Amino acid sequence: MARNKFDVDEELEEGFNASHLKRIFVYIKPYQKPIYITLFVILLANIAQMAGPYLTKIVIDQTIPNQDYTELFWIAVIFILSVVVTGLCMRYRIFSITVIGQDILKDMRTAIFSHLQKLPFSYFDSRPHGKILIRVVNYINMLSDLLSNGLINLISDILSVIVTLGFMFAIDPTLTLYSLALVPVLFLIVMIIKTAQRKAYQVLSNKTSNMNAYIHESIAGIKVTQSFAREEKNFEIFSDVSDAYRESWMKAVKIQFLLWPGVQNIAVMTTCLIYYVGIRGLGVDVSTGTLIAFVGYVGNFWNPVINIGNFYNALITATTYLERIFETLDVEPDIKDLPQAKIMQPIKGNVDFNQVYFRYEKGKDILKGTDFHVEAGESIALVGPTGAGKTTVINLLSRFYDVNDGEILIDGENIRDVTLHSLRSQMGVMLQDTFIFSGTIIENIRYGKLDATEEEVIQAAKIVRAHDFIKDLKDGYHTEVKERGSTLSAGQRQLISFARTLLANPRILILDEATSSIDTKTEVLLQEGLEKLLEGRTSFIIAHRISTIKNSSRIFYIDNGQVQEAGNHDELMAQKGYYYQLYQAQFDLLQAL
Ligand SMILES: Nc1ncnc2c1ncn2[C@@H]1O[C@H](COP(=O)(O)OP(=O)(O)OP(=O)(O)O)[C@@H](O)[C@H]1O
Repeated sequence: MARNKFDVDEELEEGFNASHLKRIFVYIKPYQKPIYITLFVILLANIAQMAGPYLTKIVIDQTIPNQDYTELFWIAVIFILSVVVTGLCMRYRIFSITVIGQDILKDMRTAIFSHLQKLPFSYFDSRPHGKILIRVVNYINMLSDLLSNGLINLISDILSVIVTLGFMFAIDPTLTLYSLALVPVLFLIVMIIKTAQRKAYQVLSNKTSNMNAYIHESIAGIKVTQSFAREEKNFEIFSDVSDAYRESWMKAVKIQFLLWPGVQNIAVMTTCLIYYVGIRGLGVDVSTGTLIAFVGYVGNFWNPVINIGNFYNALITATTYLERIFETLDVEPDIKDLPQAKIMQPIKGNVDFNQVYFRYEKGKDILKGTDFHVEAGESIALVGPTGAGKTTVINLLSRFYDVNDGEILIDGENIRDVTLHSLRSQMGVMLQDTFIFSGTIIENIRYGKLDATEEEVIQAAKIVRAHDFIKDLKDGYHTEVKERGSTLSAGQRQLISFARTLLANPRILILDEATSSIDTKTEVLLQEGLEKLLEGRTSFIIAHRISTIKNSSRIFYIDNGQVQEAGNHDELMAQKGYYYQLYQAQFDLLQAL
């Protein structure tokens, strides 16, 4: 997957096609019943509305010349009734359309959100998160009008056109044909601007996405920005991104608004044509009542036609958002259960990496035939230079990525052959960038084991020595923390996520720089608690501090995509190889301080 940046337009893998429209119906289908009821109400409103011009015609051509006051009274009553029915129906229609539209949008939003939860790390690596966010929030909202008013209005407008035409044909078929004379001109206008409009909206959606990505990145990196006093430069970048958005917006709107005056003019021209035909009598002999009724009907006819034109316009615009939404929904999670995947049995903890090759990007192998065997219950420390591939090893073990070649076995079972859930639910992974969610501390610790009791939470916190600082907080375990834990120190955040990892009672524990921000005194206490807990469990620990890993059963020195040295601390020290040099370097540094 090609990487994308905030100022690079995303290329569409597959453009819009008719099947996208069909797919919208998947979301509409569950709401068939309320839609049919609404349509029936709309039909009722149309018929009631259409009665107006027809009653006017009767009054002018028949009731007034005959001076029939009883008929006039009843026509007035029917007229008032038709207005009341129309009003009530319209009210129902607005309410019901809004509810149906919002329900459909909610379903789409939920579908895209739950799909995103299943996508692998590689999907999130490949684009700015702001560009993902915009699909779930903004693009779905952009469909709001189309799905709430647009779709039902379309059907209602089509019904309205049919009912109006029915009334018109019933009164005078020839005059009706004159009224339709300019419809082809409308189609022509719509067709001409269609392609330009679609392209303009595709550009607009890209520029919106770029701007969103930059805002998202800027907020996430605000502390770095301010500490480097880079606000001005960022402002310049934002101005450029924002200008590009503004330009694309102006262009798209200019094209879109070409349609409206065109349609308005055609409607006026049709009314003129009706008067002209009526006065000149071009092949038709129309009474004054018919002429007045027709002018009313022409209004009733062109309003929905204009709406249909606008719907088409909105549809073209919406397609640019739909193609992005469906593109996201169509991303196949490449890390997923095989059809014949088995349930991973309770893990004992034997781990094998057999000639594992892996790369994040083509042509740049990170692991080049990594090969090792770990016995159940061993604690393994991974050391090596920055960027050597230590995190990559544990990412592969948790199957966040799949190996390109070779295999990884746990208790002799290839991890590709078991279900992700049964595998990951038995592993406790604490990643380098600890993440704290907004909510209370207890909710954060319980994140991976929702049914854990308060006692279990406290027990886990005690083992990692987090209990002492948590109990001193204002509301103890029920203290609210902000997203990313900005009200906590880095060490406190690590202790909370440590407790979260332990609470899940994993069979294999993976700690990536889990104690890097914790003071050495707390770390020593934490190690004591951990040692008991780790008895009989396999663990992988990545740490740069030698004191953290010294007591591991074995230490793997990883470099150049392979395990270069393996053994316990004493063995490796005696070997006087890479690990020895690393130890000496840290020792010398400490001496120098
Ligand atoms: N998501 C990614 N996409 C592309 N390349 C990546 C990705 N993650 C890591 N890399 C690259 O893979 C290599 C190994 O990274 P890894 O994080 O495994 O190193 P590490 O040994 O854990 O380093 P450190 O000690 O700094 O944490 C690095 O060169 C890094 O640039």
